[in-house]
Amino acid sequence: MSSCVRIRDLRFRWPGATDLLLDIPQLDIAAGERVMLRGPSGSGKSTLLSLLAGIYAPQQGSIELLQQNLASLSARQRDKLRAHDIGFVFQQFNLLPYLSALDNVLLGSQFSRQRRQRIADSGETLTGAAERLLTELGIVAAIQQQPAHTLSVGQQQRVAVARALLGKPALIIADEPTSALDAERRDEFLQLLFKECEQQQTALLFVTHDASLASHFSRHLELAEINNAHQNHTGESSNV
Ligand SMILES: Nc1ncnc2c1ncn2[C@@H]1O[C@H](COP(=O)(O)OP(=O)(O)OP(=O)(O)O)[C@@H](O)[C@H]1O
Repeated sequence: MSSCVRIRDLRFRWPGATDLLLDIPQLDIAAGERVMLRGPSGSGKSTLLSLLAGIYAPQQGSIELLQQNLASLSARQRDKLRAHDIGFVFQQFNLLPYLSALDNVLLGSQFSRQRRQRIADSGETLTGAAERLLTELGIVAAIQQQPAHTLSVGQQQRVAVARALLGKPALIIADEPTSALDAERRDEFLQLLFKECEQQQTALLFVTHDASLASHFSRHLELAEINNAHQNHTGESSNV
């Protein structure tokens, strides 16, 4: 199976910090794989995601996304790769409150010609693809037209997922997107997210504090187990 993410000998410290935050000899995510990454608060999960997205650069080591070494790309090329091939779903869904749910999803493809091209290649229109994703995620037509700020948290979360998925990026990075949901709605949401990722062969890197989610994933990583950097917090291991 082809590689989506390949990290080798990554070392990162924040400017001014004395200690390394991350020292990761190896991390691979294959195309279409579903990986959960867990670690305590402050252990460096969000930092790792920012490195993967090419927002920061490690002091040592290599990060490849779709066989492209981020360090060998210009800032502009990294921005493009991110826009084309990574969809983000954050804890705060970053929807524009007065735009409709549908327009929020369409925004996801505005900055990427490749995403628009992939939709065209699959024989759909941009709006048609956005409407289909929203419908599959349980956002019916009437709600698709409502401004995002009038939607429930669970609905906003699904809109954020549709926006991330539109145009078939290779990787979805999800950072604690289920923290506001109760267990039942969380499981239902995960099943929808998995189904959509599987349909379009999108890999998923899902960051959470919640060890009980591990059984849903094809692979479960503890940051402390892949990170050799000395950590001050306890980094208690998973109890699953
Ligand atoms: N922009 C920054 N500049 C300097 N230090 C930072 C910056 N962002 C994060 N850090 C530090 O890096 C460490 C890891 O932070 P990070 O946000 O990656 O952890 P996390 O595992 O995602 O935590 P949480 O689960 O609480 O979101 C923390 O000690 C934090 O203070």
